[in-house]
Amino acid sequence: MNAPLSPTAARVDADGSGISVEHVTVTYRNGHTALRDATFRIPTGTITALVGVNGSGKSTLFKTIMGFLGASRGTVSLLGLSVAEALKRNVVAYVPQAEEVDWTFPVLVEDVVMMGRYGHMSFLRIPRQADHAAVEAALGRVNMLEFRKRQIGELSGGQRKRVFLARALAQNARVILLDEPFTGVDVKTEDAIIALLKALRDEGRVMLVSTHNLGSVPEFCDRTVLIKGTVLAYGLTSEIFTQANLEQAFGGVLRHFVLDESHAATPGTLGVLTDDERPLVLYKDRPAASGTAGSSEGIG
Ligand SMILES: Nc1ncnc2c1ncn2[C@@H]1O[C@H](COP(=O)(O)OP(=O)(O)OP(=O)(O)O)[C@@H](O)[C@H]1O
Repeated sequence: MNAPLSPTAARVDADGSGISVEHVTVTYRNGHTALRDATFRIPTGTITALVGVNGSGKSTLFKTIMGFLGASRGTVSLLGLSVAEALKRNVVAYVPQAEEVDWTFPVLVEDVVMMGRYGHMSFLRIPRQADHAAVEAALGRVNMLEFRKRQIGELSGGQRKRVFLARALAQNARVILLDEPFTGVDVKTEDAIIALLKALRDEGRVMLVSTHNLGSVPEFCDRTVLIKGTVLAYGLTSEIFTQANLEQAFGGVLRHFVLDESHAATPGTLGVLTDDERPLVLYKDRPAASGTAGSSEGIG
Protein backbone atom coordinates (compact mmCIF):
# COMPACT_ATOMS: atom_id res chain seq x y z
CA MET A 1 0.00 0.00 0.00
CA ASN A 2 2.89 2.36 0.64
CA ALA A 3 3.32 4.79 -2.20
CA PRO A 4 7.00 5.27 -2.97
CA LEU A 5 8.51 8.63 -2.17
CA SER A 6 8.81 10.74 -5.24
CA PRO A 7 12.29 11.07 -6.72
CA THR A 8 12.21 14.69 -5.54
CA ALA A 9 12.22 13.60 -1.91
CA ALA A 10 15.33 11.59 -2.45
CA ARG A 11 17.15 14.62 -3.82
CA VAL A 12 16.13 17.06 -1.11
CA ASP A 13 18.56 17.75 1.70
CA ALA A 14 18.14 15.39 4.62
CA ASP A 15 18.39 18.08 7.32
CA GLY A 16 15.81 17.21 9.97
CA SER A 17 17.08 19.77 12.47
CA GLY A 18 13.54 21.20 12.82
CA ILE A 19 11.14 18.28 12.56
CA SER A 20 12.20 14.76 11.72
CA VAL A 21 9.62 12.02 11.18
CA GLU A 22 11.13 8.65 10.43
CA HIS A 23 9.06 5.65 9.27
CA VAL A 24 6.14 6.56 11.53
CA THR A 25 3.08 4.33 11.67
CA VAL A 26 0.06 5.33 13.75
CA THR A 27 -2.84 2.99 14.42
CA TYR A 28 -5.98 4.05 16.30
CA ARG A 29 -7.50 1.88 18.98
CA ASN A 30 -10.18 0.62 16.61
CA GLY A 31 -7.39 -0.87 14.49
CA HIS A 32 -7.45 1.78 11.77
CA THR A 33 -3.95 2.68 10.57
CA ALA A 34 -4.14 6.37 9.64
CA LEU A 35 -0.43 6.80 8.88
CA ARG A 36 1.90 4.15 7.55
CA ASP A 37 5.67 4.43 7.27
CA ALA A 38 5.63 8.24 7.03
CA THR A 39 9.01 9.92 6.62
CA PHE A 40 10.02 13.57 6.12
CA ARG A 41 12.60 16.00 7.42
CA ILE A 42 12.35 19.77 7.83
CA PRO A 43 15.19 22.10 8.79
CA THR A 44 14.76 25.01 11.20
CA GLY A 45 13.99 28.44 9.73
CA THR A 46 11.30 27.18 7.40
CA ILE A 47 7.55 27.20 6.85
CA THR A 48 6.30 23.88 5.52
CA ALA A 49 2.83 23.22 4.15
CA LEU A 50 1.12 19.96 5.08
CA VAL A 51 -1.17 19.22 2.17
CA GLY A 52 -3.63 16.37 1.66
CA VAL A 53 -7.32 15.58 1.26
CA ASN A 54 -9.75 15.18 4.16
CA GLY A 55 -8.88 12.03 6.05
CA SER A 56 -5.34 11.83 4.65
CA GLY A 57 -3.81 11.90 8.15
CA LYS A 58 -2.88 15.55 8.75
CA SER A 59 -4.47 15.79 12.21
CA THR A 60 -3.12 12.35 13.08
CA LEU A 61 0.36 13.57 12.22
CA PHE A 62 -0.06 16.73 14.31
CA LYS A 63 -1.31 14.73 17.27
CA THR A 64 1.64 12.38 16.97
CA ILE A 65 4.13 15.25 16.83
CA MET A 66 2.42 16.75 19.91
CA GLY A 67 2.63 13.46 21.79
CA PHE A 68 -1.19 13.06 22.05
CA LEU A 69 -0.92 9.86 20.01
CA GLY A 70 1.87 7.33 20.15
CA ALA A 71 3.47 5.87 17.04
CA SER A 72 3.40 2.08 16.91
CA ARG A 73 6.52 2.27 14.75
CA GLY A 74 9.09 4.90 13.89
CA THR A 75 10.37 8.01 15.61
CA VAL A 76 9.62 11.72 15.74
CA SER A 77 12.20 14.24 16.85
CA LEU A 78 11.88 17.99 17.28
CA LEU A 79 15.02 20.13 17.24
CA GLY A 80 16.87 16.87 17.74
CA LEU A 81 14.85 16.06 20.90
CA SER A 82 12.39 13.26 21.52
CA VAL A 83 8.73 14.38 21.66
CA ALA A 84 8.65 13.88 25.45
CA GLU A 85 11.77 15.99 25.93
CA ALA A 86 10.52 18.67 23.51
CA LEU A 87 7.25 18.93 25.46
CA LYS A 88 9.14 19.13 28.73
CA ARG A 89 11.25 21.96 27.37
CA ASN A 90 8.24 23.81 25.92
CA VAL A 91 9.69 23.97 22.44
CA VAL A 92 6.56 22.83 20.59
CA ALA A 93 3.14 24.51 20.34
CA TYR A 94 -0.06 23.69 18.51
CA VAL A 95 -2.51 26.22 17.05
CA PRO A 96 -5.76 24.24 16.81
CA GLN A 97 -8.62 24.27 14.33
CA ALA A 98 -11.55 26.36 15.54
CA GLU A 99 -13.73 23.25 15.99
CA GLU A 100 -11.39 21.80 18.59
CA VAL A 101 -11.99 24.63 21.07
CA ASP A 102 -14.93 25.11 23.45
CA TRP A 103 -15.73 28.77 22.75
CA THR A 104 -18.40 28.90 25.47
CA PHE A 105 -15.76 28.38 28.14
CA PRO A 106 -15.55 31.71 30.01
CA VAL A 107 -11.93 32.75 29.68
CA LEU A 108 -10.33 36.06 28.78
CA VAL A 109 -8.06 36.51 25.79
CA GLU A 110 -5.07 37.32 28.03
CA ASP A 111 -5.71 34.18 30.10
CA VAL A 112 -5.59 32.00 26.97
CA VAL A 113 -2.26 33.57 26.02
CA MET A 114 -0.99 33.15 29.61
CA MET A 115 -1.57 29.39 29.20
CA GLY A 116 1.45 29.48 26.91
CA ARG A 117 3.51 30.46 29.96
CA TYR A 118 2.37 27.55 32.18
CA GLY A 119 5.37 25.44 31.25
CA HIS A 120 7.65 28.26 32.34
CA MET A 121 5.99 28.58 35.78
CA SER A 122 6.25 26.59 38.99
CA PHE A 123 3.45 24.13 39.69
CA LEU A 124 1.48 26.84 41.56
CA ARG A 125 1.18 28.71 38.27
CA ILE A 126 1.60 32.17 39.71
CA PRO A 127 2.57 34.48 36.84
CA ARG A 128 5.63 36.65 37.36
CA GLN A 129 6.54 39.91 35.71
CA ALA A 130 8.34 38.09 32.89
CA ASP A 131 5.17 36.07 32.19
CA HIS A 132 2.98 39.19 31.99
CA ALA A 133 5.56 40.84 29.74
CA ALA A 134 5.63 37.81 27.43
CA VAL A 135 1.82 37.82 27.18
CA GLU A 136 1.78 41.52 26.39
CA ALA A 137 4.51 41.19 23.76
CA ALA A 138 2.73 38.22 22.13
CA LEU A 139 -0.63 40.02 22.01
CA GLY A 140 1.10 43.05 20.55
CA ARG A 141 2.72 40.95 17.87
CA VAL A 142 -0.61 39.61 16.64
CA ASN A 143 -2.20 43.05 17.00
CA MET A 144 -4.69 41.91 19.66
CA LEU A 145 -3.70 44.01 22.66
CA GLU A 146 -6.92 45.98 22.67
CA PHE A 147 -8.90 42.73 23.00
CA ARG A 148 -7.01 41.37 26.00
CA LYS A 149 -9.96 41.69 28.41
CA ARG A 150 -12.51 40.18 26.01
CA GLN A 151 -14.00 36.74 26.47
CA ILE A 152 -12.53 34.42 23.88
CA GLY A 153 -16.03 33.46 22.70
CA GLU A 154 -16.73 37.09 21.80
CA LEU A 155 -14.11 37.22 19.07
CA SER A 156 -14.32 36.71 15.32
CA GLY A 157 -12.77 33.62 13.71
CA GLY A 158 -9.68 35.51 12.55
CA GLN A 159 -9.19 37.11 15.97
CA ARG A 160 -9.42 33.72 17.67
CA LYS A 161 -6.70 32.33 15.40
CA ARG A 162 -4.47 35.26 16.33
CA VAL A 163 -5.03 34.62 20.05
CA PHE A 164 -3.89 31.01 19.74
CA LEU A 165 -0.91 32.11 17.71
CA ALA A 166 -0.13 34.58 20.52
CA ARG A 167 -0.29 31.69 23.01
CA ALA A 168 2.40 29.88 20.97
CA LEU A 169 4.49 33.06 20.90
CA ALA A 170 4.14 33.64 24.65
CA GLN A 171 5.39 30.10 25.12
CA ASN A 172 8.35 31.02 22.90
CA ALA A 173 7.83 27.79 20.98
CA ARG A 174 10.50 27.01 18.39
CA VAL A 175 8.32 24.43 16.63
CA ILE A 176 4.80 25.62 15.80
CA LEU A 177 2.10 23.44 14.27
CA LEU A 178 -0.84 25.28 12.72
CA ASP A 179 -3.99 23.37 11.79
CA GLU A 180 -5.87 25.17 9.00
CA PRO A 181 -4.96 28.68 10.17
CA PHE A 182 -6.80 30.42 7.33
CA THR A 183 -10.22 28.80 7.55
CA GLY A 184 -12.83 31.49 8.16
CA VAL A 185 -10.22 34.24 7.96
CA ASP A 186 -10.50 37.25 5.66
CA VAL A 187 -7.76 38.09 3.16
CA LYS A 188 -6.36 40.95 5.24
CA THR A 189 -6.00 38.76 8.34
CA GLU A 190 -4.55 35.95 6.23
CA ASP A 191 -1.91 38.36 4.92
CA ALA A 192 -1.16 39.53 8.47
CA ILE A 193 -0.77 35.92 9.69
CA ILE A 194 1.48 35.09 6.72
CA ALA A 195 3.66 38.13 7.44
CA LEU A 196 3.97 37.03 11.06
CA LEU A 197 4.83 33.44 10.09
CA LYS A 198 7.56 34.73 7.78
CA ALA A 199 9.00 36.82 10.61
CA LEU A 200 8.97 33.76 12.88
CA ARG A 201 10.69 31.75 10.16
CA ASP A 202 13.41 34.37 9.91
CA GLU A 203 13.95 34.00 13.66
CA GLY A 204 14.89 30.37 12.99
CA ARG A 205 11.63 28.76 14.13
CA VAL A 206 10.04 25.93 12.19
CA MET A 207 6.38 25.86 11.25
CA LEU A 208 4.23 23.08 9.84
CA VAL A 209 0.95 24.43 8.44
CA SER A 210 -1.95 22.31 7.23
CA THR A 211 -3.97 24.12 4.61
CA HIS A 212 -6.41 23.59 1.79
CA ASN A 213 -5.50 26.88 0.14
CA LEU A 214 -3.25 25.43 -2.52
CA GLY A 215 -2.89 28.80 -4.20
CA SER A 216 -1.30 30.46 -1.19
CA VAL A 217 1.17 27.64 -0.42
CA PRO A 218 3.84 28.75 -2.93
CA GLU A 219 3.48 32.31 -1.60
CA PHE A 220 4.67 31.56 1.90
CA CYS A 221 5.66 27.91 2.34
CA ASP A 222 9.20 27.20 1.22
CA ARG A 223 8.60 23.48 1.69
CA THR A 224 5.71 21.08 1.31
CA VAL A 225 4.83 17.65 2.68
CA LEU A 226 2.22 15.84 0.56
CA ILE A 227 0.29 13.30 2.59
CA LYS A 228 -2.19 10.52 1.82
CA GLY A 229 -2.08 7.85 4.51
CA THR A 230 1.69 8.14 4.19
CA VAL A 231 4.07 10.84 2.99
CA LEU A 232 3.88 10.85 -0.79
CA ALA A 233 6.56 13.49 -1.28
CA TYR A 234 8.36 16.22 0.60
CA GLY A 235 10.84 18.93 -0.22
CA LEU A 236 10.96 22.39 -1.72
CA THR A 237 7.50 23.60 -2.73
CA SER A 238 8.84 24.68 -6.09
CA GLU A 239 9.77 21.04 -6.77
CA ILE A 240 6.93 19.25 -4.99
CA PHE A 241 4.02 21.27 -6.38
CA THR A 242 3.83 19.58 -9.74
CA GLN A 243 0.61 18.55 -11.38
CA ALA A 244 1.53 14.87 -11.20
CA ASN A 245 2.32 15.01 -7.46
CA LEU A 246 -0.81 16.99 -6.65
CA GLU A 247 -3.01 14.69 -8.65
CA GLN A 248 -1.53 11.73 -6.80
CA ALA A 249 -2.30 13.43 -3.47
CA PHE A 250 -5.78 14.62 -4.38
CA GLY A 251 -6.99 12.04 -6.88
CA GLY A 252 -10.28 13.08 -8.38
CA VAL A 253 -10.92 15.67 -5.66
CA LEU A 254 -8.85 18.29 -7.40
CA ARG A 255 -10.38 20.34 -10.17
CA HIS A 256 -8.06 20.96 -13.07
CA PHE A 257 -9.01 23.75 -15.40
CA VAL A 258 -7.43 23.72 -18.80
CA LEU A 259 -7.42 27.28 -20.01
CA ASP A 260 -8.01 28.16 -23.61
CA GLU A 261 -4.42 28.60 -24.61
CA SER A 262 -4.95 28.97 -28.30
CA HIS A 263 -3.82 32.60 -28.00
CA ALA A 264 -0.96 31.95 -25.58
CA ALA A 265 2.62 32.45 -26.71
CA THR A 266 3.60 28.95 -25.50
CA PRO A 267 0.56 26.66 -25.46
CA GLY A 268 0.63 23.83 -22.95
CA THR A 269 2.42 25.83 -20.26
CA LEU A 270 -0.47 27.05 -18.11
CA GLY A 271 -2.68 25.02 -15.75
CA VAL A 272 -4.95 25.81 -12.83
CA LEU A 273 -5.52 23.36 -9.96
CA THR A 274 -7.92 23.94 -7.11
CA ASP A 275 -9.57 22.03 -4.29
CA ASP A 276 -11.48 24.94 -2.81
CA GLU A 277 -10.76 28.56 -2.04
CA ARG A 278 -7.53 29.57 -3.72
CA PRO A 279 -6.58 28.02 -7.03
CA LEU A 280 -3.00 27.10 -7.78
CA VAL A 281 -1.64 28.36 -11.06
CA LEU A 282 1.08 26.24 -12.63
CA TYR A 283 3.30 27.69 -15.31
CA LYS A 284 5.38 25.11 -17.13
CA ASP A 285 4.32 22.63 -14.38
CA ARG A 286 5.73 24.79 -11.58
CA PRO A 287 3.87 27.14 -9.21
CA ALA A 288 3.50 30.48 -10.95
CA ALA A 289 3.87 32.40 -7.66
CA SER A 290 6.85 30.45 -6.37
CA GLY A 291 10.01 32.00 -5.09
CA THR A 292 8.75 34.51 -2.53
CA ALA A 293 9.31 32.11 0.37
CA GLY A 294 12.44 30.58 -1.07
CA SER A 295 14.58 33.29 0.49
CA SER A 296 14.67 31.28 3.69
CA GLU A 297 16.84 28.62 2.11
CA GLY A 298 19.97 28.30 4.15
CA ILE A 299 18.54 29.86 7.29
CA GLY A 300 19.01 27.80 10.39
N1 LIG B 1 -10.00 8.64 16.88
C1 LIG B 1 -9.97 7.96 15.74
N2 LIG B 1 -10.19 6.64 15.72
C2 LIG B 1 -10.17 5.93 14.57
N3 LIG B 1 -9.90 6.48 13.36
C3 LIG B 1 -9.66 7.79 13.31
C4 LIG B 1 -9.69 8.62 14.49
N4 LIG B 1 -9.42 9.88 14.12
C5 LIG B 1 -9.24 9.86 12.79
N5 LIG B 1 -9.39 8.62 12.29
C6 LIG B 1 -9.25 8.19 10.88
O1 LIG B 1 -7.89 8.35 10.49
C7 LIG B 1 -7.82 8.87 9.16
C8 LIG B 1 -7.03 10.17 9.17
O2 LIG B 1 -7.78 11.15 9.90
P1 LIG B 1 -7.23 12.60 10.18
O3 LIG B 1 -8.17 13.26 11.12
O4 LIG B 1 -5.80 12.51 10.58
O5 LIG B 1 -7.31 13.27 8.71
P2 LIG B 1 -7.09 14.79 8.24
O6 LIG B 1 -6.15 14.73 7.09
O7 LIG B 1 -6.70 15.62 9.41
O8 LIG B 1 -8.53 15.20 7.75
P3 LIG B 1 -9.26 16.65 7.65
O9 LIG B 1 -8.63 17.36 6.48
O10 LIG B 1 -10.69 16.25 7.37
O11 LIG B 1 -9.09 17.35 8.96
C9 LIG B 1 -9.24 9.02 8.68
O12 LIG B 1 -9.56 7.88 7.91
C10 LIG B 1 -10.06 9.07 9.95
O13 LIG B 1 -11.35 8.54 9.73
